[in-house]
Amino acid sequence: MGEFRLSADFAVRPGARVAVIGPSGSGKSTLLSLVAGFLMPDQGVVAWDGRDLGGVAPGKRPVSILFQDQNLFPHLSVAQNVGLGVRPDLRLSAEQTDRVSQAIERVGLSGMEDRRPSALSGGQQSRVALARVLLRARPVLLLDEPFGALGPALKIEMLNLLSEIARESGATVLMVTHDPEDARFFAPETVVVEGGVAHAPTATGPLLDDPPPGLRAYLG
Ligand SMILES: Nc1ncnc2c1ncn2[C@@H]1O[C@H](COP(=O)(O)OP(=O)(O)OP(=O)(O)O)[C@@H](O)[C@H]1O
Repeated sequence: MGEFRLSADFAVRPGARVAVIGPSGSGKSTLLSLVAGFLMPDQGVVAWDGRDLGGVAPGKRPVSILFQDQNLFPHLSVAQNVGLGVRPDLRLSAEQTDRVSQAIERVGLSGMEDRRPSALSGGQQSRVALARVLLRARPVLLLDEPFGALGPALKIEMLNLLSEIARESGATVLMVTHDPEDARFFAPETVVVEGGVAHAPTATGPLLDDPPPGLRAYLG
């Protein structure tokens, strides 16, 4: 079995919104896993705010993660799933319970607090996941094809909501996507992962208008 290697040497500005694009198997999820701490680099460091995160466990990193499956717990209500963003044991104070309600209202799910995820549409489930991310309030938000299962109109709606939440919280966002239009819509900058390299972020519009050969082949 061949060994997969990925190299990366770049910095992202705090508050930046960055798309991560590249062919299947190129290492996009690997890049996110390195930032999240699920994988450790063989060489070099992953740093945030000047601090090497090498010794910091995933749960203690300044990072929230949203995957396509949204990580919702089927046996918990909307309010409980969102509450996990505040306290994993769900022992919430009155003030914390208020914050959960506010986050649910912010993503447009008021009145659905007691429903289970299975009683929600795909878009509504995405909203629950976003509300939880909102409450976690970590400075870095990693998204791996978060809205890949949604139709085009719904996806734009969720990207808009994500943009607003990122702007309000000042979060730095890295979003893996297979859809170049997502990158154009959401992210002023894009990281291309290709040929074993995660390239430094460049301006999304010009990149997609005139892609380098490796990316051109992928975009078709
Ligand atoms: N657990 C693993 N063990 C061994 N190899 C792995 C493992 N996970 C991923 N890989 C390999 O690492 C490489 C990069 O995978 P990665 O998931 O980062 O790609 P990706 O760009 O996110 O792909 P996709 O767009 O298909 O999700 C691939 O060649 C993959 O086969």
